[in-house]
Amino acid sequence: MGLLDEARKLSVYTAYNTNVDAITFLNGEVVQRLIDEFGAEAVRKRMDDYPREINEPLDFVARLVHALKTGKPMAVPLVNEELHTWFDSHFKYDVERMGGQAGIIANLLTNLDFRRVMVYTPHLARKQAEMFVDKPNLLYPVVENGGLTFKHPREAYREGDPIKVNRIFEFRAGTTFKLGDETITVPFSGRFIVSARFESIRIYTEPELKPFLPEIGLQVDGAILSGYQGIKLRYSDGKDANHYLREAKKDILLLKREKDVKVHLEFASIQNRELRKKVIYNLFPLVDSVGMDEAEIAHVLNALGYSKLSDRIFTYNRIEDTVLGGKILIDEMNLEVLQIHTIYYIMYITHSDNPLSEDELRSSLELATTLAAARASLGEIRSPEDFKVGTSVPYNERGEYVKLRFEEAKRRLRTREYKVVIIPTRLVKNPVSTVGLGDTISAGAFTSYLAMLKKKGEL
Ligand SMILES: Nc1ncnc2c1ncn2[C@@H]1O[C@H](COP(=O)(O)OP(=O)(O)O)[C@@H](O)[C@H]1O
Ligand SMILES: O=P(O)(O)OC[C@H]1O[C@](O)(CO)[C@@H](O)[C@@H]1O
Ligand SMILES: [Mg+2]
Repeated sequence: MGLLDEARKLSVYTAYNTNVDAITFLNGEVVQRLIDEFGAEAVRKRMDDYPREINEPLDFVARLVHALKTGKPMAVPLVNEELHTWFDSHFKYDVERMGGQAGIIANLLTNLDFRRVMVYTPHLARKQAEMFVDKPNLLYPVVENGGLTFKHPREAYREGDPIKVNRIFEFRAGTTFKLGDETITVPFSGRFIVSARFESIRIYTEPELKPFLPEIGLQVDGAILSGYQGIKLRYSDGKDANHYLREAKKDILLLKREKDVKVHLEFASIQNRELRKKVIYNLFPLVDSVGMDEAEIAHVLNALGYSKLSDRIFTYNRIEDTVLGGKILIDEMNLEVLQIHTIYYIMYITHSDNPLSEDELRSSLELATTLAAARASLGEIRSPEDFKVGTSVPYNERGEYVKLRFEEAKRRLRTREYKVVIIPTRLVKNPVSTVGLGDTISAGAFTSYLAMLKKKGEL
């Protein structure tokens, strides 16, 4: 508990994306009905087309079946607003919850009693504001009488702001259904996200707040930024991805202007390769830390041109390939630390001159997986005491295998210029839900990483 106590003394800024997660728990019958509605042949053909955004229901069914078949966590943009009625007519939502990396991480750190958690999101409708936990250490920056002040998000909402609803389809290992004469069994539990990508939702810091980012940077120990995957290549008002990425770069430089505050970028899947490349090349070189899951690192490497390595990681998820890919990423993007989370293990890669020892890095990962296991067990972390629930979740059954494969990989790969640390995950057999577990891992990892840097006078 010591390290979590250290981390909780920190103040953190997190931005940009929040949304309402409308969660449906899938079972075989529901999936079968979807396939039968369109016919297996049509579904299979659309799967081969591999639509990168959802324009019509068949795009959704095809990408969902593909995700279920691989058991990989996926997110696909929904670009046709009319489909809300189709989704509402086909699914009932078991639960509506805070969504978006910034929203999930803000609530998590607030519930862990971090000293101060500042959350900024450009759209703050009343319904969204009320999904933030009602605690005094959660602050939303507002500009009043030309000065920066803070309010609880529930006091700062704006009537008329758009509400963004993402549909989350939780799936569980073992679910079976038939695609024509093929019987499919879902290999791993996870989630499929239908991400609303509508004109009205933008990722930016509102102009009146922007000049105060250096002041915010001075007041926090670290910043966790995410949501860039929600930027569209172009908008009907003439703005485009380059406009928003130029502004996003300015935000990071403004946060760092008065103090080199550490910035973590939580990555999420970006289907469009052009946008994925823009986000990587524009933002990764400006941040200190990046977090992503095993599907996302494969897509990132693909965007960087390492298609064979990317395919190997996506297909086999072998540790030495992930380590190799991580080394490339940390080198080419000049990151201080890269954290990869996968179903069976989580990993840090840093340069060998990182101030933290491998043991310290390992303790940060241990805190991260324990936090995720607590959230997977409870559905939500409501207090620091909930952390203990995670400590009673056993490591996954491949834990020893993971360690063995890691030792082999270290011998095979030149890792002298790096610190590479891997630990098996504490995996909850029947998680309440899996959406947001990667956000939880990254928030736990990054804040405990900062706490140890601070203790060493390196922050
Ligand atoms: N049942 C589970 N119990 C504990 N940890 C889990 C479980 N399922 C997934 N995880 C962890 O959560 C991570 C999911 O990360 P990610 O796909 O980024 O989720 P999200 O983006 O929704 O937060 C996995 O890589 C794994 O480390
Ligand atoms: O990419 P978007 O639309 O911001 O959505 C982010 C999605 O990722 C999550 O934050 C999980 O990481 C979900 O809660 C949310 O639906
Ligand atoms: Mg994630």
